[in-house]
Amino acid sequence: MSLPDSPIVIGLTTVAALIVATSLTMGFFAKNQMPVAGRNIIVTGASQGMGKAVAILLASLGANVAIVARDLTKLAAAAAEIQAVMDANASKYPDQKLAVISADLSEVEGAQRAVAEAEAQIGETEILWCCAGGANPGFFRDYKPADLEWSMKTNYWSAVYIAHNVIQLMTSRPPPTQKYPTNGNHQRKIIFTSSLVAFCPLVGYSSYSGPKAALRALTDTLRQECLLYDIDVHCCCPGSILSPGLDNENLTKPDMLKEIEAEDDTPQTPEDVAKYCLEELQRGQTLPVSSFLARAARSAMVGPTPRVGFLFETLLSWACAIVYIFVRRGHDGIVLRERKAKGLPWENRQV
Ligand SMILES: NC(=O)C1=CN([C@@H]2O[C@H](COP(=O)(O)OP(=O)(O)OC[C@H]3O[C@@H](n4cnc5c(N)ncnc54)[C@H](OP(=O)(O)O)[C@@H]3O)[C@@H](O)[C@H]2O)C=CC1
Ligand SMILES: CCCCCCCCCCCCCCCC(=O)[C@@H](N)CO
Repeated sequence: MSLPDSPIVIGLTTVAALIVATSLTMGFFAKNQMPVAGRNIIVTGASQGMGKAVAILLASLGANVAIVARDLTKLAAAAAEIQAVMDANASKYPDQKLAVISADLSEVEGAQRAVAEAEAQIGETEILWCCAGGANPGFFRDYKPADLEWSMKTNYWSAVYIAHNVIQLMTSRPPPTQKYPTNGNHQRKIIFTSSLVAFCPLVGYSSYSGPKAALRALTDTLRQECLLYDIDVHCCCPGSILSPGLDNENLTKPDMLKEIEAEDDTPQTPEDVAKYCLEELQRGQTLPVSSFLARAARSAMVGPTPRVGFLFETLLSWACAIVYIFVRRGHDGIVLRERKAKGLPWENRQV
């Protein structure tokens, strides 16, 4: 019996290959794909919430950071916190730089000026992490066109204009040297911030789910195109974040949406979201999440997007296909209960 024909050898080889493939995709042997010490990083929406937590985390790890938002007072307060972290680091990272930039990123000019000012102060951009965004929950029929436009500008254009500018600049410069020899490639990154909403329908987020899903779709396309330039593209998709933005949106949030969101009994601090998203980025995850719920929702929606941990993510997606039958019934039930209680709009003359 020749070797390749032996069922035992074939069996053992298959098992060994599966273990190696799983280990590789689980990231057991993977290098850190996002070292940040000494890197120049622009963080948008960094005056509060997740963006501020991201900027503080990156500063604590030795990055040069440019923070961007509109309101100068909030920016100054965030800058003081980040500077304190950099001062505490001074012996380890003596040359750390911080730039503070006020710009409206939903305008092309604001986005371009923000990048120019950031680069003048901290150097050529190596990583752009877009966190600026926000939700104005409500009902589609009740929004004014301007409300829908606000969400598109705040969530989509505020990320797309600046990413476009940064990619044009990155690709007009010589390819990066291997400044970080342990890291192989992965020198430059664009990171968007979407939401669990991009994976799962949630009544009340009709103005928000579109732009957030658009960012996620853009990430898939841009990730592929940016293979040309050796730039990595990612999109973070966290669940609820205990931020000033969440407090604010809760003021106008429909009760039905509050009820559904209460199922996520683990809303996270901005610090935890920043930490877990960075860990996923370091493993090379294209759509980083920060909680198990968001991970489950991602697994069910991921399609052709590359995933680290192929085996587990795929098994999880099968489980979710079943779980979703009940989750969707539950959520639709909450909406139908409201309809039963209030009647159709023309019956109670709401229009
Ligand atoms: N909070 C949550 O439950 C969740 C949030 N997300 C997403 O995560 C990101 C962070 O959320 P969160 O921590 O709640 O953020 P916050 O709403 O608390 O803060 C938003 C930040 O973005 C800035 N920003 C908003 N619009 C612009 C603009 N046009 N130009 C420049 N800066 C702008 C704000 O500053 P200023 O207003 O001064 O410009 C602020 O710094 C957002 O993209 C959000 O959609 C995802 C999942 C859940
Ligand atoms: C099998 C998978 C089941 C999934 C069930 C989902 C249950 C609901 C959880 C809702 C979490 C809210 C997400 C982000 C909200 C957001 O982005 C805004 N707050 C932005 O500010």
